[in-house]
Amino acid sequence: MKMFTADQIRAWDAYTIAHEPIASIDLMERAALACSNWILQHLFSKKKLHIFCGKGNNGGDGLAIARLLLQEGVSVVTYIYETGTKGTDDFQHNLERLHKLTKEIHFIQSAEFFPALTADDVAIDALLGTGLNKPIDGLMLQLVEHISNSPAAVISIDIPTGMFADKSCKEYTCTRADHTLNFLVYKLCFMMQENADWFGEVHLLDIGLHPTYYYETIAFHQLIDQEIISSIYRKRKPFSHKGVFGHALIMAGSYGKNGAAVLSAKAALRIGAGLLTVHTPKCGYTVLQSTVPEAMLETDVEEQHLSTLPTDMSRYTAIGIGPGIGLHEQTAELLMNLLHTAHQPVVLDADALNLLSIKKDLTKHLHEECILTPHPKEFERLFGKTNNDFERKELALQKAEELNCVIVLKGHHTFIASPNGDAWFNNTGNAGMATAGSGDILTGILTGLLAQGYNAEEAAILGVYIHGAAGDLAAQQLSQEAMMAGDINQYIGSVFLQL
Ligand SMILES: NC(=O)C1=CN([C@@H]2O[C@H](COP(=O)(O)OP(=O)(O)OC[C@H]3O[C@@H](n4cnc5c(N)ncnc54)[C@H](O)[C@@H]3O)[C@@H](O)[C@H]2O)[C@H](O)CC1
Ligand SMILES: [K+]
Repeated sequence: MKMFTADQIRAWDAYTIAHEPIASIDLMERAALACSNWILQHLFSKKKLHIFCGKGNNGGDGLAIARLLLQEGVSVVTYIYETGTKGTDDFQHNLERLHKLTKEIHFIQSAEFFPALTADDVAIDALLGTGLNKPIDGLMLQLVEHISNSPAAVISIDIPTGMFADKSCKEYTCTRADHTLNFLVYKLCFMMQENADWFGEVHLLDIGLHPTYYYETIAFHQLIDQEIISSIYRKRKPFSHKGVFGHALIMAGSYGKNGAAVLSAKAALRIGAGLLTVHTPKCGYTVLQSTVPEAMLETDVEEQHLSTLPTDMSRYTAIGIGPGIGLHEQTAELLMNLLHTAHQPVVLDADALNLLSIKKDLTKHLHEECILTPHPKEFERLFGKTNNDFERKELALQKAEELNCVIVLKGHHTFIASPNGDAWFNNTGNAGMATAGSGDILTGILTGLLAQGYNAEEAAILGVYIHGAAGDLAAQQLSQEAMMAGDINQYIGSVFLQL
């Protein structure tokens, strides 16, 4: 699914108005109808609704929603934030229509006009939408804080007031919404962890904008959805043999951290690698051979850490290195040798990334079939501090292009940056996956997909999606609290059955 900027959404509005064609007031009516239907379906209409409107089209939406709900017999009081200026044409038009229906329209000129809001009320935030042009302050800020700090349920129309669609508002205040009714496609702001407390649960409402604009307009970001997954995932042909599905090499483990090697090895097999070899220090021999009998094992010359490359590297079609390998000097040497010699796709995770942070000149050996999978802390060690999630996303894109490799910036929502500038957000996964070993599973999944011949971009998109979807199934069955990383492996098959 394409994600559009506020400007692109405005252009989409204009395109629809011109090409459907439809009058802008009727487009607003469609938006308002979608919102009022949602409110009725989710029984918020059983409470007393307080609709707060600015004088832009977001406010116009609010006035139309008030009218539609009043016509359904819902108890509605409307408040208009008084700016002393006229509203937009569509705002004024809806104000006239609402006046014919109710006297309960109040203008807010100071804090004394703020209504008391109780737990039996619902506050609808239609103050500001994508027309926000500066952080909110003054009376608007006071009103937003009054709404957010009240015991009432809060529903923001299109976007929480005070939130910018395409840049950070981390230093500012926005409406703290329980639900955000967002039109059509996800805005960038809804992908950012720093905004999560403000937008609450985001619901996409279709308001029937013109499909031609959607298909003809290039999006800077995409949200991974079934359409994208179906375009990447390749079903198996009946007459396939295991050689067709590649030979993955997982280089992982060190004394006390051999479990990471077990988790990533199992994930590489679960995701469908034809053959798997695990290269681990001698201390990992017994645990690997007994817990992952399907994998071949090569032990390092060292007892407790990795120091040497496997004997014949040419056998492998993809390599994953990092889970539990530690930061020993000889392991750093090994990573250097690997990056100097491997022509295969390589996934670098965990301590392999931390070693890259220490020996940054190694990054020049990365290539477009490499995938880095940093979590935010590893990302910061590698590429430096950023002030907010938007900056970090941009830095990931810049570094993916500079290093000519794919960067998977883990989090909720995981962000994938391609060297060619393409970018995806992933919407699967849950807080239960913030558990030891979850990253090891992803490394195995990515390595296993690369081994089967998916390119780095495809493997990253498909792998992150499956990893999160398997985690969602694990959470549903086991709860987010009780699930463990190893459980994610158990549900990979169920995800495949749904593809
Ligand atoms: N396709 C769609 O998504 C549709 C969206 N609709 C709604 O239209 C708004 C955008 O409307 P717009 O008039 O452009 O902007 P706003 O309503 O957000 O109001 C801007 C208005 O407010 C002033 N303003 C800006 N920043 C501030 C501030 N910090 N403090 C005070 N005032 C501020 C600014 O000067 C403008 O006058 C969108 O969000 C949807 O809700 C359509 O209704 C249907 C299609
Ligand atoms: K709003």
